[in-house]
Amino acid sequence: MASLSEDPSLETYAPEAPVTGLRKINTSLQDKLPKPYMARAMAAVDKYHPSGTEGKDSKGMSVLQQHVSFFDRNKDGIVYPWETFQGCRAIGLNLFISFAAAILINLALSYSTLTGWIPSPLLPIYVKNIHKSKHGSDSDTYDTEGRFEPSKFEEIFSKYAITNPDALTLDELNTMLRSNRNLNDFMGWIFSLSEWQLLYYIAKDEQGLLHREAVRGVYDGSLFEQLEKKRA
Ligand code: HEM
Ligand SMILES: [Ca+2]
Repeated sequence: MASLSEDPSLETYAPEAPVTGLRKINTSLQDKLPKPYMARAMAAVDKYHPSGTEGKDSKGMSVLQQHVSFFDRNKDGIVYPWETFQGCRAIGLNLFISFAAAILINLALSYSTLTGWIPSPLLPIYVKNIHKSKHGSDSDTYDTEGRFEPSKFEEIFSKYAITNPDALTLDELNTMLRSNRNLNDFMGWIFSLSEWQLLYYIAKDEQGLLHREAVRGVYDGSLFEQLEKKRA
């Protein structure tokens, strides 16, 4: 492993921790993207899109809120299970998967987004509080407040996209999921697995590759909008 610089404090590889050599960090992201360490509140930026998705109106929402807002079909700030279902249908998922996704997602996420402590049988997900639904064992690309962390997004590819620098094979995706697991975080493992498998299912290309652009697009929800347009 070549040394990054004469200064060992800038090294990203520790010989005694071989995993740091296997899973690489992009050490020059700042050459292509200003302030890559700074989480962006409203734009899913990367080195190819330093201003985020062209033409996308954030409507003042965080990147995580934009991800979820696609499913708020009537834009009243609440995602009910039937809206999750309609959103899933709109991006081309079949009846069975859409039904299962609607029940499971709203069951899993509703409660933590409510303002009070009484659960609602209608399983509403409040877009305003969606950051409270964050779980562990994820990529950390959304920060705790629902912003988008460009350096974390970049790590998905610098660490795991070995065969093609801007896409993940199914094997590489599974390696990432295994690697992201936090200790004993069984719920987080299941959530992450479901999110990424679903993404792979809707966005892989003919060769089975999950492209960087599809992944970036899922974060700000623009992928969902594209899939809906393509079907219409
Ligand atoms: C086809 C539909 C969907 C797909 C493919 C999908 C995919 C994803 C992916 C890939 C992530 C990023 C996880 C990571 O960074 O490791 C994510 C995060 C998240 N999604 Fe979705 N999602 C979908 C629908 C929804 C819906 C309907 C909601 C709620 C209404 C939702 C709420 C969230 C939340 C709260 C997070 C943040 C979780 C975290 O990273 O801790 N998603 N989703
Ligand atoms: Ca709604």
